Amino acid sequence: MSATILWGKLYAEKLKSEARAKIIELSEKTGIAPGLAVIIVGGNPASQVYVRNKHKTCEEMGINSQIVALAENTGRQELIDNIEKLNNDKGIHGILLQLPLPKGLQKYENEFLYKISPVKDVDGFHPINAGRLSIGEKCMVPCTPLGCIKMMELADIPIEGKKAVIIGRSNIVGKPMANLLLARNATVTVCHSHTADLAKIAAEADILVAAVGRPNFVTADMVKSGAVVIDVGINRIAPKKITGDVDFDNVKEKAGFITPVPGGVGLLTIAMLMHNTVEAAKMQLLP
Ligand SMILES: Nc1nc(=O)c2c([nH]1)NC[C@@H]1CN(c3ccc(C(=O)N[C@@H](CCC(=O)O)C(=O)O)cc3)C=[N+]21
Ligand SMILES: [Mg+2]
Repeated sequence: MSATILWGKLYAEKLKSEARAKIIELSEKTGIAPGLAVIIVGGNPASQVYVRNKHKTCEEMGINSQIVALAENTGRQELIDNIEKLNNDKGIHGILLQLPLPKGLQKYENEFLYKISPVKDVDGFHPINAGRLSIGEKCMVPCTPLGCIKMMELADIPIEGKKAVIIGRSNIVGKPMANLLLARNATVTVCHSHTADLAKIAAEADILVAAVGRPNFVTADMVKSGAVVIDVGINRIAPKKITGDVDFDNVKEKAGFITPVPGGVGLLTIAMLMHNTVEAAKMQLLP
């Protein structure tokens, strides 16, 4: 039997309309709209598309969007100054530093990310937010893993007691995903490049999350019949064509649920950025 395809658009629309309702409520209470600043350094074409999409979505939502476009050769201190200016800007409630940074700045990436005020950290990358997530405290949660969880919840996919296997241990996806699944009482295994018998472990998963960054990494033999397969991969195979980490055509014949790429969890990522921006604004504006 063929898997149910979890189309992101449907879920993203629902989550954006929830955020929109909160924006209306906030503006009735305070007269203020949430503000999101996205900093983009240099001319990475994929980043430019993402930033434009975020800006468009903000406009649809009634979020004030400010794009701070800095030159490829921006210096370390200049970027820090820009972050600090936004930290102190009362009209800005969320700050996102678009990654990847240009080569010359990459070695300072964590320094920049940690300069963003934790209350404005809509990516959830600040150690305060990562730490709070790991101990189950209220915090800003990274948008991609949060979107995956919201999608499963909206699709009525049970998590409690399930075996979840995550392939990938990044701070952006793998680790926060593990914490979110653990908090929902899944039994979580995190696999990575040093994992022995990865295919065997993956094949035991009720919920399999692929966040590897390699096209067709997850093949049908690595998937249990009826499993939920969440594909977080974004692999650019042509200037305007992306594909995930899962061999979709074959895996969809075996899985119970599967997310496509494009059209899957990527759309939820943007919806969750809107959600986090609204939550950040509420934290900063409401007593
Ligand atoms: N500080 C930071 N935070 C991020 O959250 C962040 C980032 N940097 N750098 C790049 C990645 C990537 N990312 C995506 C957002 C939306 C889609 C998305 O909307 N995807 C659609 C369309 C994709 C397409 O066709 O190109 C889809 O999957 O259907 C994908 C990927 C956020 N990122
Ligand atoms: Mg394929």
